[in-house]
Amino acid sequence: MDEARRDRNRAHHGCDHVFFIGFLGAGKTTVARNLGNMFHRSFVDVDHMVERDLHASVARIFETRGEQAFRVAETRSLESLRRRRSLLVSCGGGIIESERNAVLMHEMGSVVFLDGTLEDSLRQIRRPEKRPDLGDLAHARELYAHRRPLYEAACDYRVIISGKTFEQVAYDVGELLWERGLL
Ligand SMILES: Nc1ncnc2c1ncn2[C@@H]1O[C@H](COP(=O)(O)OP(=O)(O)OP(=O)(O)O)[C@@H](O)[C@H]1O
Ligand SMILES: O=C(O)C1=C[C@@H](O)[C@@H](O)[C@H](O)C1
Ligand SMILES: [Mg+2]
Repeated sequence: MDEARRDRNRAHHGCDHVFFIGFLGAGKTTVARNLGNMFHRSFVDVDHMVERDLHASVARIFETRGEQAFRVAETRSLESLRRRRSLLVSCGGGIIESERNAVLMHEMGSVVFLDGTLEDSLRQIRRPEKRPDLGDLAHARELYAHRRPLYEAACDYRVIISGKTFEQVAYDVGELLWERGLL
């Protein structure tokens, strides 16, 4: 085994987090919170970590400092999870825009992709004004088409969310992780 791979495995065993990725509004935050409550596992949300770090809402950070500043803080938040153990981690929809983030997640644990259509996301998002980067429908479609292969490439497991309630998704993900000894 080469050195990089040995290091990756060692870090993975120590951290053991489960990361939830997927398009905006797929239900990452809700599922991590539901599973955390069901299985008594601590959960954190990377968007909330960034908000605490920069003392502003995601929308405000985008507005005043720009997306790049948000992305830098997002990676910093992810890196800080090396010091923690066995968390359920809901990520922002754009976490896979950076290759470094994908590497970090794999070093620290397993990655679950909540896979739905763009329509699933748009239906679920209650307050679109809080999603500054979604834009109009044409932009949302472009973003979705660009990102879907990135989510697929970055994940260890994929769970279809279409046609399911948030509770069903939590149940399906819980079963999958439980069977693999990850919960
Ligand atoms: N049980 C529920 N029933 C119906 N709608 C819900 C439920 N739980 C959450 N929602 C709504 O679904 C939307 C998406 O949920 P959530 O915030 O968990 O998605 P997300 O993938 O974390 O989104 P983001 O990428 O923006 O962080 C939210 O706008 C929320 O208001
Ligand atoms: O899809 C995205 O690029 C984002 C999704 C949100 O969760 C936030 O992380 C932020 O609004 C960026
Ligand atoms: Mg979220």
